[in-house]
Amino acid sequence: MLNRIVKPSISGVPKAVKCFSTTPQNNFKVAVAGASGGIGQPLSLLLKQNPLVTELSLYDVVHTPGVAADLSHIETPAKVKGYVGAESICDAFKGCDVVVIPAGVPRKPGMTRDDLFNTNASIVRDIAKACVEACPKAMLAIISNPVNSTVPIASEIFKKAGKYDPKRIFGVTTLDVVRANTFIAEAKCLDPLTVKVPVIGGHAGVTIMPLISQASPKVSFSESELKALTVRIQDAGTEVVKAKAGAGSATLSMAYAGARFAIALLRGLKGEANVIECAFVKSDVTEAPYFATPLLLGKGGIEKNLGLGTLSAFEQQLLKAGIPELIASIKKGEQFVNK
Ligand SMILES: NC(=O)c1ccc[n+]([C@@H]2O[C@H](COP(=O)([O-])OP(=O)(O)OC[C@H]3O[C@@H](n4cnc5c(N)ncnc54)[C@H](O)[C@@H]3O)[C@@H](O)[C@H]2O)c1
Ligand SMILES: O=C(O)C[C@H](O)C(=O)O
Repeated sequence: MLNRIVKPSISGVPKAVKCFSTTPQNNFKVAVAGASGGIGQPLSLLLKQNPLVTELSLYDVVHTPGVAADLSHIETPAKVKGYVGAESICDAFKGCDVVVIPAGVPRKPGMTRDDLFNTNASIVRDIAKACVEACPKAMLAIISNPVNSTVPIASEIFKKAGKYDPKRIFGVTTLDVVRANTFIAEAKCLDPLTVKVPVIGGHAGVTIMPLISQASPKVSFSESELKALTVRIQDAGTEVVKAKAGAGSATLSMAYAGARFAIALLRGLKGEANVIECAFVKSDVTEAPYFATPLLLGKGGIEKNLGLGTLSAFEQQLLKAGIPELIASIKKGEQFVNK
């Protein structure tokens, strides 16, 4: 397939300066919705650097022409285009393989993620409606909080339109995994790149359930250390919110985690074997109708839900403690669309 590097249209400068071939399997269009924000900008930068991305569509209600012009000067193949305002949303999403959604407001100190519901629920609903129209087969990677409710919201929008495929809608919980890997590596003096810890459940407080008993390499902690580590992973978002003192929540680590997850989706789409990431998805592994577990990703999105594995007694308690809040947040999202 032909691809073009397009330079900004400055008068007298030829537009297409080089043509080259890419295979269809390495030729993906990705959109970022909320691309001008604290997460959106560094996330877009990371995606621009990935060779699997050949078109990068930046959508926001402000500033995307500037962000797109800036990124378009980077010497990588992805063609970058900015779309600003609701009237351009379908053009932005048309033909997308993956839509990553960090649109919406972040927390300030003292707020819970659920306190963002009133603002972010309608933002995610409207973006999901545009996806139904413009790219119903795209993989959706939802970052906007509260993830435990925004994923059910997007899913209900797809159901209403008769376009729902539960294998293609994901709540991004990768940052919980990234944090668990980092904190455990720090505690055990390990290379963080070698540590892998599944984190299951949801993405808020007690619904975040790290499975340290399943860490690779195997690690052991006393009961009190295990408790302290688990609480730190559960409260890590709040740790950043407090440190930023009113200037928002995690953006750079989230951009890293969001790019890692979006690229995992592309690697799956491309047919790469053994691509595994945790994410919050429609699920029947517990009584909660959505639940994060490790997933095998493939050409159709979720190829296989890898489930809970064997939980320690401590982790069974975490599961018991987190499920009621998770079910309530899911219900709240579903009712928002179906009221
Ligand atoms: N899932 C996670 O692990 C995780 C981690 C960090 C942050 N978050 C969440 O991500 C969201 C974004 O955080 P941020 O720090 O980037 O916030 P931000 O305020 O810096 O950026 C949000 C962007 O969304 C845009 N936006 C607002 N309404 C929009 C709409 N209707 N359509 C498109 N874009 C719209 C804004 O213009 C802004 O550019 C928050 O809800 C935050 O809680 C989730
Ligand atoms: O904590 C937040 O509000 C943002 C995000 O969910 C996080 O975990 O960093």
